[in-house]
Amino acid sequence: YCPTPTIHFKSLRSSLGKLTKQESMSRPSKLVLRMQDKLDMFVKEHNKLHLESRLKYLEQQAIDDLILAVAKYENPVFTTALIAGDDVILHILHKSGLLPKVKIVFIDTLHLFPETLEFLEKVEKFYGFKAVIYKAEGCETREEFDEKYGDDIFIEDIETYDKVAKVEPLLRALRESKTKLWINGRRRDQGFERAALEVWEKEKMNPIAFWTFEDCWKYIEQHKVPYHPLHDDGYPSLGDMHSTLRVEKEKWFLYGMERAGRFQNMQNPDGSDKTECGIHTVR
Ligand SMILES: Nc1ncnc2c1ncn2[C@@H]1O[C@H](COP(=O)(O)OS(=O)(=O)O)[C@@H](OP(=O)(O)O)[C@H]1O
Repeated sequence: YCPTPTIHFKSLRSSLGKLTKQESMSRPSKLVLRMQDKLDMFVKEHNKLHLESRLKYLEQQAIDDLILAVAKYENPVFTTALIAGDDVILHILHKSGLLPKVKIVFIDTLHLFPETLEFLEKVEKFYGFKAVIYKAEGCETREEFDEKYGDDIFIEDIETYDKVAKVEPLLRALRESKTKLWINGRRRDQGFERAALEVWEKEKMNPIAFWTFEDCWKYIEQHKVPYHPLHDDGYPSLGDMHSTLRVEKEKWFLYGMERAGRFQNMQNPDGSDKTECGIHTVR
């Protein structure tokens, strides 16, 4: 969908005009230096065009798949953690007129950054929707959660924490929605666990599976998509306060680094490093 440019030596040479004798005698020749400049300009322009057509193609693919999702499945649900990729999906749902046909679910783990809930209100107003919020069974506030499970359960027993704060509310959300299709924003470039992800999975779909993290940010920039304010504070991904760290900006777009700040110092029961809470494997 985006051809490689062919830069002909002759046309490049002729676009430079005549060189003086002195210029063509100098070492390295002025001709070579000017051709290098011209080539750099061509490459820059080509990259811009390539990115534009790539984003158009990716956007169209996501729209087509979401249209199919809404046509084929009753009560589709989009669960959003309000991170960059999710912002892209919200924007595309809105742009394609599909937003009213999809139930937007947000899980308030009661351990989130306060900015996350403020941002939820902001996007709700911006796009004109209301997310359905789910929390741990029987808990409305952090105090109620701490009383029921202990205030350091996420340190003492991360498996139980994930189950009660994330997995159970998500299962409840899907069950109550009577849905056969769960839309989410997972992508191949988020790490090896997701490297073979497809757009369509059994009862799940990942409309931006083939987008890179950089594509998401270029798209956000190009379409002025609202995004979580803490991304500007150094967090490429956001979840609970206790499992989210900043990552140096230079590393954000390296393979798998988007999630490098998540679940630091947390381990699975088998001793391996924790990189996911398991919320996406509930189905
Ligand atoms: N708080 C909250 N509310 C609603 N939905 C949520 C939430 N956290 C995670 N999710 C959904 O689960 C998808 C996978 O999440 P993750 O494995 O990245 O979660 S976690 O990082 O392990 O916490 C995740 O994928 P994305 O859409 O890419 O965010 C969401 O669809």
